[in-house]
Amino acid sequence: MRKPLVAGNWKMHTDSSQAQDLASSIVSRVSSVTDVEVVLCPPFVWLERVAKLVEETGILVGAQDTFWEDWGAYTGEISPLQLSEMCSYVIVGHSERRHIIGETDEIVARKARAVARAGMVPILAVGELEQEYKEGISKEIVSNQLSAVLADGWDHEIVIAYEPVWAIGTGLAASAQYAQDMAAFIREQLSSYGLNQERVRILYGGSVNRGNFKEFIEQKDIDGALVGGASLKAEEFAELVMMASPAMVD
Ligand SMILES: O=C(CO)COP(=O)(O)O
Repeated sequence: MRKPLVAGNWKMHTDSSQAQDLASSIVSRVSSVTDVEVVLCPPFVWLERVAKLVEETGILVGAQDTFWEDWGAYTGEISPLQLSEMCSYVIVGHSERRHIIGETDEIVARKARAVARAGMVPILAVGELEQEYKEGISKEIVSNQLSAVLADGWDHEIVIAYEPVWAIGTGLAASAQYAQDMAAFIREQLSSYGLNQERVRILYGGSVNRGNFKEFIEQKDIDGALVGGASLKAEEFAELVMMASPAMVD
């Protein structure tokens, strides 16, 4: 069985004391839950602080991005090897990086490979824009985004986060049925690249909150969530973790 995973993407939020308070509050609420993998992805500058706070709690830390080279003259960039001292996961290909910063599929693929090479697990974010959704080409878009990373062969652990861009930060989550349909499609694609698709965890992301998460986590092919806004509220984030826990649902 795939272990559920609930990851909080804090994006560019929190000052140092907010980051400290948020992480401590999450630790006190969820460290007794052992059947859900909980991953906190704070901004780079608070990674070390959050990593210390969650030490020995079972909660893991992830970065929101990385550079693709290990070392060198790359002013302002952060190496996957530097991150690997404190992170277990790295988000790559988030839509805000694809569409605001202009990252291409090729860049995302390099980053994913660099994360795996450094011994961490990429959380590969994929998803279509609103216009693409309206045109009915969501599967084609997601298939291209997956292919860029996986088509040359992939033999590391990977997590896929399906985040339709139109659902991110809008309060308008996809329907659970639509998300399940896309997750099932992603699983099919994974198997076409020779991955043991039964093992790969697929998360849904986009306006997940305490009111809608239960429906998502009940879907056969959805193993958790990549949470933005609701991950900044310790109480709500902890509730999401509880909802994902098989022991607490039984
Ligand atoms: O982008 C997201 C997580 O990476 C989702 O953000 P929201 O949960 O705020 O919609």
